[in-house]
This record gives sequence, C-alpha cells and structure tokens, in this order.
Amino acid sequence: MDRDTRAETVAVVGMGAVGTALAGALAAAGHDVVACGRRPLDRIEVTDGTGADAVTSTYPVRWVATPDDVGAAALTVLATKIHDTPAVADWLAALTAHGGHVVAAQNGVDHVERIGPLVTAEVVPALVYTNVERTGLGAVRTRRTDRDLVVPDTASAEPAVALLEGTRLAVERSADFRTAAWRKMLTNVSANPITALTGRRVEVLTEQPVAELAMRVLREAVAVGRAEGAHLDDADAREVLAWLQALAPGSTTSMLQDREAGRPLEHDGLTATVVRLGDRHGIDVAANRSLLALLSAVSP
Ligand SMILES: NC(=O)C1=CN([C@@H]2O[C@H](COP(=O)(O)OP(=O)(O)OC[C@H]3O[C@@H](n4cnc5c(N)ncnc54)[C@H](OP(=O)(O)O)[C@@H]3O)[C@@H](O)[C@H]2O)C=CC1
Ligand SMILES: CC(C)(CO)C(=O)C(=O)O
Repeated sequence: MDRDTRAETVAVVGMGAVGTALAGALAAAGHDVVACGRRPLDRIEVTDGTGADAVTSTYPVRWVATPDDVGAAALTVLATKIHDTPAVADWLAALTAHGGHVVAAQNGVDHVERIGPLVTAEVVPALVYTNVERTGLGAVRTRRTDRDLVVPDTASAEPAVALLEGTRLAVERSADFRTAAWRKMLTNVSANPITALTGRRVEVLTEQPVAELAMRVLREAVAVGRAEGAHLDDADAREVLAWLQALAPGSTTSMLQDREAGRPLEHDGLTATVVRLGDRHGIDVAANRSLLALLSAVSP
C-alpha cells in the first residue's frame, strides 16, 4: 500500500465475478474487505491470466450475512447485476448510513440515476474493463486488458478514486464520463447479446457475418449515444469491435455466463436501454430491437 494510503474497511455488495475481482485487488492493497453476500465466504481466490502464466492468489474476507449485521462503511463497492440493484437496497442503506462513497461497478449508462435514490452517499460509477469469469464459489479468473476501470475525474469522486488507484488496478480517469459510459455500453450491447445468444465466447465476433451484425448494433448505439450527448462517431464503433475481437482467446461475457448458469439476463439496462432511448429520439434501432426480442424470449 502507498505510504499515504490508509487501510480502510471496504464493503462489497455482490460477491460474483466483478465483486470478487475487486475484493481481491482491495485486499491485496491491505484493505479490510467485508463480503456482503448470500453465501458464506471467508476467503476468495483470484486467478489472473490463463495457462502457464496464470497467477492465483487467495485473500481473507469477512462475511456478513444480513444488512442488520453490517455497520456503515466509508467505501462500498456495488457489483450486482443492474436488475438486482433494488434487491440490495437494504445493504446499501445500512452501509451508507453515515454517507461515504458507493463505487458502482456495473455496466450501463445511468449509474447515478439508478443508485442515487437508494443511498445517502456519493455514487461513483466505475466502468469495468477487466474480463472476469466465475470459476467457483468465491473464485474467479481475470483476463486483464489495457485498463481495469474507468472512473469520473471529479472532485466529489476523488476519495474513492484515490483508494482504487492505490490498488494494483489500472484506473483511468475520464473528464467526459458520459462519453466513457456510452463507449463501454458499445462493448456490452454488441458482445454480451451475441455471445449469450450464440452460446459462444468472444471469438464468435471475429466471424464475418457476426462481425457485420455487431457493426449494425454498434452503429445504432453510437447514434443513440450521440443523441444522449456522448461524443461518439463511427470510429468508436470500429474501434470497439476491433477491441472486442482482440480480447484474449477464451474471454467470456457477463451475459454469456448468466445464460450458461440459467440466471436472468441483464438486457434491460443494456440492449433495452438503447432501444428505449432510440425510440425516444426517433433513431432506427432495428438490429438492437431484434436482439432484444431474442434476449427477452430467453429471459422474460
Ligand atoms: N463479469 C465481467 O467480466 C464483467 C461484468 N461487468 C458488469 O459488472 C456487474 C456485475 O457483473 P458480474 O460480476 O459479472 O455478475 P455476477 O452475476 O457474477 O455477480 C453478481 C453478484 O451479485 C450477487 N447478488 C445478486 N442479488 C443479490 C442479493 N439480493 N443479495 C446479495 N447478493 C446478491 C450474486 O449472488 P449469487 O452469487 O448468490 O448469485 C452475485 O454474486 C454487471 O453490471 C456486469 O454487466 C462489467 C464488466 C465485466
Ligand atoms: C467487456 C465485457 C464484454 C467483457 O468483460 C463486459 O463488460 C461484460 O462481460 O459484461
């Protein structure tokens, strides 16, 4: 830990893929991690990479079973799926009883609108670029890319951002967070539905007919993002597809993992959001609408 960084108690709500990966990074930096989850855990295991280069580390965590048993925390990480946010409202209320910061490690573009009403704390959205796969209870495999998190570069987010920067995570600050969130949204409205619906990992995006569908989805989302005030253009659509196609072989997506595990899919905060906003702005979102019809058929 950096000389100027104090050890803090950090609560993680949603000890799945992303929650466990972030808990590992926070514990590795010396913080006391409180795991707020449905299943008991006293340690977590994070494997970084694959094959001979993989490095596995274990970290202790303190499990708390119910919101009634947890105290307030200066920093809370929220890492449930978007649609599970209301279900953890009691955790968030208890953890933010004295203010503090909630790092919203979720996909989507409306973190503050979604979580703000549930807490008396500052909501700091964090766009997660690490690819994280659940491998067992309290165990994950990470495939890291050029950056792990993108966060807003604002004074109000500073305490949470400084704490995250004191870990091994590569944290990028964005002065135009609306654009950053929509750029992350581009990865999710293309890769997530296509992998979940095909049952294939990200390599499927390198196949020409699939790549063409992904580009149609991306171009529609760029148009919607622009109408919402994000600074995006066609180059962003092309760069996002190239980035996804260059992910480490075997990389999965959060939605494919949900499909494989029979869990509800996270389409409301992703594809359905693009469709809703597209309709509001009068933008043609036919490709996203088709994907949404299939996702809704799989996960009503
Ligand atoms: N996985 C990835 O690589 C990435 C994911 N993301 C985003 O991060 C967010 C989290 O995704 P991910 O980590 O994959 O999701 P997971 O499904 O792996 O983890 C979500 C966790 O939330 C827990 N949870 C749900 N409801 C409750 C509840 N009522 N009380 C307590 N715990 C609850 C689940 O519990 P249980 O274990 O019991 O199911 C699970 O552990 C999503 O918005 C996703 O889109 C972003 C980038 C990459
Ligand atoms: C970038 C990507 C597609 C992979 O980690 C993701 O955000 C997800 O799986 O939800």
